Order: sequence, then C-alpha cells, then structure tokens
Amino acid sequence: MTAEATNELIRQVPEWNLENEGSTMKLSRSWKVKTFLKGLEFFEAVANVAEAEGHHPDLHLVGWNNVKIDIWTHAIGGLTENDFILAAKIDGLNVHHLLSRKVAK
Ligand SMILES: C[C@H](O)[C@H](O)[C@H]1CNC2=NC(N)=NC(=O)C2=N1
Repeated sequence: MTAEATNELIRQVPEWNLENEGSTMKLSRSWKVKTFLKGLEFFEAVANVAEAEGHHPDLHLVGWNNVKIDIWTHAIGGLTENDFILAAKIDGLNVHHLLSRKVAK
C-alpha cells in the first residue's frame, strides 16, 4: 500500500495511530476499561468482528485496564485495506459500558 493510500485511509479512522514497528506498519488504538473482566468482554466483542471478517488483530490487555489493539496484515508484513476495514468495524462496536471514563492515549 502506498503512503498516499495509507494517508487517505487513516483519515477515515482518525482514532487510530500509525505505528512503525521494525519495518512493519501497524494500526494501533488504546482504551481504558473499567475492570479486567470488562477488558475480556471487550476482546470478545472484537473477536466476533474479527471472525466475521476473517481478519484478526493483536490484542493486548496490560496493567489490568489498558487495552491496546494492533492491526496489520501478517501475510504481507504491513497494511492492507482489510486492516482499515477491521479498525472501522471495531470503532462501530458498542463498548461504551466497558470503558473507564479516563480516555486512553
Ligand atoms: C487463511 C486466513 O484467512 C489467513 O491466514 C488470515 C487470517 N487472519 C489474518 N489476520 C491478519 N491480521 N493478517 C493476516 O494475514 C491474516 N490472515
């Protein structure tokens, strides 16, 4: 995916950050959840979307209430349109009740 295409698509999921890990570009977004169990509920909702899409994110639950999700396409070691689609679908989940009012950054 070209830099132009990446810049165009990231504008459509503005809550997500572009991260360069090694030489692999990833989409990344963080949230703060109310409890550890609500973090796992969050993951379950994300897992259902991932299964439906056939595209799977990396899920991190660190320090009991920090959820971080990375999305990238393993097959090419970088970003494809599918990554942005999954990010948009995760944004569309109703997970409000799971989140702490402190916004993760
Ligand atoms: C066969 C199957 O569709 C592939 O292995 C999929 C599954 N989910 C995937 N998810 C992600 N994020 N990257 C992939 O390359 C990938 N490959």
